[in-house]
Amino acid sequence: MAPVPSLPIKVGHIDDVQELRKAKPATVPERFIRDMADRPKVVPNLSSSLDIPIIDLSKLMKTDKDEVMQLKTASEEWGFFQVLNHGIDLNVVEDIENVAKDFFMLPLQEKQKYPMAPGTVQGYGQAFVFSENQKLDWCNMFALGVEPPCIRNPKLWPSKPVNFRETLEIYSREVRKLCKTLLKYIAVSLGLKGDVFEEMFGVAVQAVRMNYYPPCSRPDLVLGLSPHSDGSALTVLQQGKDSSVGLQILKGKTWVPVQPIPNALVINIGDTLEVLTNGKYKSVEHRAVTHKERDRLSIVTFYAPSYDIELGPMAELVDEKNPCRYRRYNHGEYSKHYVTNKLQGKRTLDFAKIQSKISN
Ligand SMILES: COC(=O)C(/C=C/C1=C(C)CCCC1(C)C)=C/O[C@H]1C=C(C)C(=O)O1
Ligand SMILES: O=C(O)CCC(=O)C(=O)O
Ligand SMILES: [Fe+2]
Repeated sequence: MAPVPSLPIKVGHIDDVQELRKAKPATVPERFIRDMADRPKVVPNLSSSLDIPIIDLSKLMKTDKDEVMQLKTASEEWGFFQVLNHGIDLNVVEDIENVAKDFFMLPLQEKQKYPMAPGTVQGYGQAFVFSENQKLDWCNMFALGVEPPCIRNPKLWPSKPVNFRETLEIYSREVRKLCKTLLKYIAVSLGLKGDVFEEMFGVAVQAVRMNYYPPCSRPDLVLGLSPHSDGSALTVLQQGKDSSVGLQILKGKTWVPVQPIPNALVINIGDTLEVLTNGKYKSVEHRAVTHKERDRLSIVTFYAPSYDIELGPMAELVDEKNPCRYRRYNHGEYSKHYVTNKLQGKRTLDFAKIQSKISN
């Protein structure tokens, strides 16, 4: 089942943030200004002991016990890690960044040939806007379904830049391999058979979202991307080479910035793995903030099971000490639920939570 909206949605006028930036207003339009409690604190992004864990995939692939243990700790305590030696050719990584940048730098009229219709998630625009009074993110998005072919909308695959389609195909093939490898070691780290997720997922769904955050004159008032957790099983996030720091993850009550590491990819556990592991591995809330002078690009791949599969916590991870925290559901239904609700922290996962007196 493909996730599609069923009701017409009124979202009002959505300004294109790159065009707003070009006009360089000293003030930011009201619709982008966050309520006090949601505004980001602008602090220097210094490296600290709170940096997210780093995993070396080349060590994992030798089933290095320490590295598997690091992966387990990262998935349990952070839900995020950066992966080094990920095996994707650096030219492929560079090429996707270049085509993404080239796409966002096209004239608005060209980009608007691929519009994201209100309430849908593919194309150019702002996703997850469902009402006229909803706050907007300081971000332009371009999102496409990639695999399986039935989720593609070929009309939204741009003809400019000319190498966009081919580059995305190559990149997606490589990222798909990486996701399969990571899922294998995630399974091993849980004491499960390496192929458990691959067997379970069927033909996995893969989508890519390119996020472009222009500089903003008031980074203290706006958000680049609203707090959310990802609906995927795994997410692979590539931060543009010369981008400003912008991704932040919620650790306890603190928003921790993710310092870009050259040639590393950021990986995060999505809601689907949280459910499958009965909450042992966490899908962590994150957001993006903007910068006064610098822009930022991120290229994000969502990797998830086939829409057909039924899922719930795996029996091996449920026992007396760890009672079942999520109900069983169809992943297609969850995808539909995810894409038809605004980004609101971890609230989307309430869909699956078994409400208990002990808070989850
Ligand atoms: C803007 O899009 C998203 O943020 C997004 C959507 C992904 C998708 C497409 C662009 C095409 C159709 C498939 C899919 C819904 C995956 C986020 O994806 C998350 C949400 C779910 C659920 C998921 O699996 O990844
Ligand atoms: O741009 C970023 O770093 C965050 C992107 C993100 O979280 C997403 O696209 O889901
Ligand atoms: Fe995300």
